[in-house]
Amino acid sequence: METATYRVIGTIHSPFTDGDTTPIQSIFSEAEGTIEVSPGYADGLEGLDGFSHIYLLYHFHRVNGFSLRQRPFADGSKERGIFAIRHCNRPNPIGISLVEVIAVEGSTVRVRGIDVLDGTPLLDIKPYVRQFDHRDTVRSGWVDARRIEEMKGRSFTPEDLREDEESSRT
Ligand SMILES: C[S@@+](CC[C@H](N)C(=O)[O-])C[C@H]1O[C@@H](n2cnc3c(N)ncnc32)[C@H](O)[C@@H]1O
Repeated sequence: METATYRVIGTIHSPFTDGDTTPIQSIFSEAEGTIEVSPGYADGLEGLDGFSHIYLLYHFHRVNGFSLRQRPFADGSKERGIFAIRHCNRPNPIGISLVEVIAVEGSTVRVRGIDVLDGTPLLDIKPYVRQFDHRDTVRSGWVDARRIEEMKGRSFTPEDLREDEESSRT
């Protein structure tokens, strides 16, 4: 099977050390984080201070395995295909977050709206470009049936999942 390897270009620091209490998406997070870009890649930050928002691409380093069907955190009513949701247990555990830039200071980028664990390995940074990335008319599958207020918290907890597993065994 074909594989690809990537360079880790830095580390994402956040206030979160427990996955169960980390925001499920950056849109629901006011938390600030710092992106420490490794010295060998810091020159690539030139010009980034002109952008209000950036995409962070990173490795979900604390996941164990994957499943092609998962219940999304934002709607635990039903399992859905992993490529139709944003769950971290994916064949390639790559995450993406759109965050606001507070400041670029040397090899450090301070951001707001972080939804990842402290110490997450950074794979890439890309600027959010309204002219490239914005679409006026979109469909968002199962998410369209959910109200934004309902999705701020997790719709189920790890404890709920354990209870479901136990009851399906009995
Ligand atoms: C649902 S994922 C979505 C993240 C990202 N915005 C995306 O769409 O790819 C967010 C959750 O992933 C988990 N998570 C965050 N950082 C992680 C890491 N480094 N390793 C494992 N799980 C992580 C936390 O439970 C967090 O609430």
